[in-house]
Amino acid sequence: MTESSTNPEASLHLRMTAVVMLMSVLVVGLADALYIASDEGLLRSVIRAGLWSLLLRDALLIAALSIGIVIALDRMVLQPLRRAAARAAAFDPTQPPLPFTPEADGAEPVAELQQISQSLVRVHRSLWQQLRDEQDRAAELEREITRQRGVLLETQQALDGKTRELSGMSRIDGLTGLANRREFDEALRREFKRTQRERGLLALAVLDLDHFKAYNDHYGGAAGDAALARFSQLLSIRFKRDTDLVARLSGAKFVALLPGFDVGAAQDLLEQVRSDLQAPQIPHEGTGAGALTVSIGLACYSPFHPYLSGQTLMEAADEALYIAKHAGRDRLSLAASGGNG
Ligand SMILES: Nc1nc2c(ncn2[C@@H]2O[C@H](COP(=O)(O)OP(=O)(O)OP(=O)(O)O)[C@@H](O)[C@H]2O)c(=O)[nH]1
Repeated sequence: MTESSTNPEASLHLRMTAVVMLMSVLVVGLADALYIASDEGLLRSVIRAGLWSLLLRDALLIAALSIGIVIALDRMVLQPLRRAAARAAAFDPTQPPLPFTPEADGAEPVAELQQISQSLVRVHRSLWQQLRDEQDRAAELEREITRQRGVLLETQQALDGKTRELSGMSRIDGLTGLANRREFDEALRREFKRTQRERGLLALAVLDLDHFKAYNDHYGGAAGDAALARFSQLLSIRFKRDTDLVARLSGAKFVALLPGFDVGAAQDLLEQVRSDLQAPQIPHEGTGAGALTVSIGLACYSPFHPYLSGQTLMEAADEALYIAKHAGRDRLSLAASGGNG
């Protein structure tokens, strides 16, 4: 690889000089030929003086002409072109633009190149301004997002608080309108303590509709819902004292908490509920009775048959219900005795 091929600037100069020299040779040669041919006397004197002196003079003329043209072209075109190219190469819209400055060496650039350089500076300035505007907008958006995130977080926390509050407040069973398990658990604790303290009576009955799955399967879920609501009404009609509490525990399982009831009174009332169903209040073709029936487990607290806690009273009623179910359903079963014997 030659030096000129590795140095593009030198190669350009070399080629430019060659072209200029070739053109000069052509121009000077043509001018000489025309000049000599126009005058026969001149032609003779040239032949006399010898061709060599003419060629020497032409060579000197060509060399001087070529050097002059190359220097002029380099200063007027090549150098400004190189500076414009360097500016274009260094063009970076993410960096602030530098003001347009004429060349420090006082060289007079070609007007078109000067215009290109000025246009480049203008484009740079405009792009730089757009970039600054976009950056400002992005920063503003980021601040807005941070603010909105804060608002969202606060809303979420408020919502969580409300949800907790609401679930704490929810004490009603949505389907039947009766008290739910949470309300019943609190009432049982409260009433049991009061009964213990006052050495009073407290009856607790657990009621479970029989074969309710079959009822659902036969009549459908909506009819099942309606049956649960109807049974709830029957319970509310029978247990209507201020102190009575009827709740839905789950599925088809209900509970009645009856302060002041002894075994006999509770039993009578619960048997009425059972016969209400047999009326039939809620027909059920799938059973022998032709209606929905209920099994009941009853446990009663009294000073003579005390239980240790509301929970043990509940367990006793549950156990009695289990016995009623296994004894054939549609019946009431009484818990054997108090929890502490
Ligand atoms: N329609 C309706 N069905 C419910 C609801 N909640 C629970 N169930 C259904 O009630 C049925 C309760 O069945 P279980 O008490 O387990 O059994 P069962 O068929 O009643 O039989 P036994 O209790 O042994 O007599 C299940 O099939 C539940 O899917 C409800 O809100 N609506």
